[in-house]
Order: sequence, then structure tokens, then C-alpha cells
Amino acid sequence: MGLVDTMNDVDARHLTKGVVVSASGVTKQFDSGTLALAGIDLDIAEGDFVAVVGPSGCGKSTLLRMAAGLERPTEGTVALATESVGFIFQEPTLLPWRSVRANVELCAELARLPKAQRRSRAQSAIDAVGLTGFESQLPRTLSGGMKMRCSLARTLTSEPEVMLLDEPFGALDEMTRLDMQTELQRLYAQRRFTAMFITHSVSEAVFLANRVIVMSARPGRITADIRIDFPYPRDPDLRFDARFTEYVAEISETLRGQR
Ligand SMILES: Nc1ncnc2c1ncn2[C@@H]1O[C@H](COP(=O)(O)OP(=O)(O)OP(=O)(O)O)[C@@H](O)[C@H]1O
Repeated sequence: MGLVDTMNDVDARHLTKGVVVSASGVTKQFDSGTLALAGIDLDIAEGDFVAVVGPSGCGKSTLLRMAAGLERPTEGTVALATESVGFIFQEPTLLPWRSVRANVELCAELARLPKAQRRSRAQSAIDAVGLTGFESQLPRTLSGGMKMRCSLARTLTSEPEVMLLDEPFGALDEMTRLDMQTELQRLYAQRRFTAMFITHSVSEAVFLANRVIVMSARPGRITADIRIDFPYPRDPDLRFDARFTEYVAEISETLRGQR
């Protein structure tokens, strides 16, 4: 976390009011020579749910990792207006010897919250993700979807203002994935954190986000920025709505032109 703080707190003062994540003139070239990103300008406003889609290898994860402070841009700046950031990656990364409750309490424990507060925050996060009744179980006894719920609950206990999510549902089967999308947008509707969500799935992006960013093939540039005009909370049946299908078609069409 220290790295995130030192990298971002200097730049944060220059952020436009209401902007929580800001990438400005960002280029990333790795030491290997790979030019991953070129000329990225992206402002994410407070409370926005932004999904980023693009061809494989176009630099989506790199952009998110820069927002997380895990990579530095070669040129330009990436700034966050807050230190209250939660991360969710594709792997749930639970500690196998800890129960669901003990895993969920981990962030609060590291933040040295008093035990009673830890308990109550963990329980409310466990309830929020639908894991009530599974508190004492070990990760190996959970399904893939339940493990991801547990990981989500662990992040929610720190009540982050910004959530950075890198393909969190990519390893789940289709039905579980749809359930998790419904769950995540319900949590978003309740808590209104700011989200940056990387995905390969256009329909997942449209279902979750109020703004979808489309990137070109490497070096990644932003080629489209589309508002998704559906209120939250969103009903799972929204996926059968004609306008939903139109958004998916429009974005898929834009993506096809990028390869
Ligand atoms: N640490 C690194 N060192 C060298 N090259 C890297 C490094 N990390 C990523 N890359 C390269 O940068 C490019 C962008 O990678 P990145 O993982 O950001 O893409 P992505 O759009 O998230 O891909 P995918 O959709 O397949 O997950 C790729 O060509 C990748 O090989």
C-alpha cells in the first residue's frame, strides 16, 4: 500500500474536482521493449462504474495495475484522489488455513481495527455477498463462486471508495459468472464506490458499467467511450432487453475493428 500512497498522493492534488482516478498522457513501455499503452487519457468520476474492454494483450491489466500503484507509467501520470482502494483479481487468493470469517477479517486485522469492529464489518460483508452460514468453512470446501464471494467480502470490509477489479469472474463457469455480476452491481447500487473493471466479456461490461471504455490492439489506445444508460440496481432480465443487445452489438462491432 505504501507504494500506492507515495505514487499517488503527489498527483492527487492536481485532479479535477469529482475525478477519482485520472490517467493523463500515459504511455507504458516495458524493459523488454514491449510498448503496451500509448497516449491514454482517462478520467473516472466519483461513483462511476467503468468497464474496460479490448483485445487480448492491449494493456488493460497494465492500466489497472498503474491505477493500483503496482506499475509506473513510462510517460504521463496516473493519479488517485483517495487512498481507500480495494483490489480484486481473477484468483481469490484466500488463505487456505483460515475460515471464511478469518479470511474476510484479514484486511480489517491488518488495519488493526478493534476485534468487535472487525467482527461486525466482516459479518455485514459476509451477509452482503450471500455467504451467511458458511463463516466457519475452510476455502477448500467452497465452490469457485463462493471463493470469489469471500474475496469480495474481504475487500468490502475496508469499505473502499475505489474498487479496481481485474477480470474477477474470468475463471468462473457461465451461470456463476452471471450470478456474481448480479451480486456485484447490487453491492454497487448500495454502496456507490467508484469502480474500474477489466473484462473480456462485452455483455458483462454492459450489464455492470455505466461507462464502457474500448481499447485498440497493442499499443492500447482508447478508441471509444460509451455511456450505458440503465439505472441501478439492474435486473438480470435486462440482458434480454433490446437496448442491452444494441449496446453489446455496438461495442462488439467497435472491438472487431480493433484487431
Ligand atoms: N511485466 C511485464 N514485462 C514485460 N511485458 C509485459 C509485462 N506485463 C505485461 N507485459 C506485456 O504488455 C502487454 C499488455 O499486457 P496486459 O496484461 O496489460 O494486457 P491485457 O489487455 O490485460 O491482456 P489480456 O486481455 O490477455 O489479459 C502484453 O504484450 C504483455 O505481454
